[in-house]
Amino acid sequence: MNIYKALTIAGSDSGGGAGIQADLKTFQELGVYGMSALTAVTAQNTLGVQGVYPLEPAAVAQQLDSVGEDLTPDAVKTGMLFSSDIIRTVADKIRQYGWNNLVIDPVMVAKGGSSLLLREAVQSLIDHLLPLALVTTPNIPEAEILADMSIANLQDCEEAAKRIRQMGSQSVVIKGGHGSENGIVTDVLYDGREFVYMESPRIDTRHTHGTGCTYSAALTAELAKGHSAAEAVRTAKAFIRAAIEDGLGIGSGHGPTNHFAYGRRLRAEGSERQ
Ligand SMILES: Nc1ncnc2c1ncn2[C@@H]1O[C@H](COP(=O)(O)OP(=O)(O)O)[C@@H](O)[C@H]1O
Ligand SMILES: Cc1ncc(COP(=O)(O)O)c(N)n1
Repeated sequence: MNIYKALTIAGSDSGGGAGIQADLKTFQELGVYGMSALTAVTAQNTLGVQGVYPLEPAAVAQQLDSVGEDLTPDAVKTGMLFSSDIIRTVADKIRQYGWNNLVIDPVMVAKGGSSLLLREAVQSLIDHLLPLALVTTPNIPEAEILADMSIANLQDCEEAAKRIRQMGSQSVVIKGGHGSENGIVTDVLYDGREFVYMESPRIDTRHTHGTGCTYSAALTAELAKGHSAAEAVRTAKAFIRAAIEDGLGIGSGHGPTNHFAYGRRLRAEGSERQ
């Protein structure tokens, strides 16, 4: 049996809805063996972020060496990286181990407003990490910062995607969760040749904590299995749509998505057909 393996380089969310925890749950649900290198520990729940404790860059490097020298991930993703020092360390190790199947989720701010990336680190992300990416997955506010422009409609999304691609990422997906056009959420994929729009109805819920992490982890899992970026973004969209639609309703603030939902639906469809 061939085991596909994916590595997430990200922060820990004690509440379990975002960060490393969302990534590992998503890898598991999609049948991919998950590995992790922590960049920071956050004290966090559905009400917000109560504390952020970045790790020493040497601790991040050592985790990456432990994985890189032994386990050979089929795909890698980054999430919360917090500082320029951590970004440079991560970029060096990604180059050293030749991890080309790389998804960069340029996490900057948690939904409640707490900063997960120091302002001074944005340029390091652009200079050191984006040139290594197979796919970069900003949400609209992150795309505005990276592309240095405001985004009000899908034409602006296309322009921002072009600018971010010029920074070296082979493909860019601008996730549409923060936009709003007639009740439709549109993610825009640009691979340098064409724009692909992935639309779904906007689900009216406050339980969207960790949507971006979960989406980019699903994308990474599908890349690990050998699917193309165009195929992987479709599965990722279906995964996050099910996870938001079947929200768990836990916690008294912005609750997590349902990482079980996509797999449960597939299994239910399979048993109906039998
Ligand atoms: N309310 C919603 N209804 C349907 N899809 C959503 C909703 N919010 C986010 N999504 C989807 O979740 C994924 C993550 O998007 P987004 O929330 O913009 O990222 P982030 O968590 O990084 O801010 C995208 O595929 C987006 O289309
Ligand atoms: C450790 C960590 N990483 C990433 C996010 C972003 O998730 P979201 O923007 O969906 O709340 C988060 N809240 N915590």
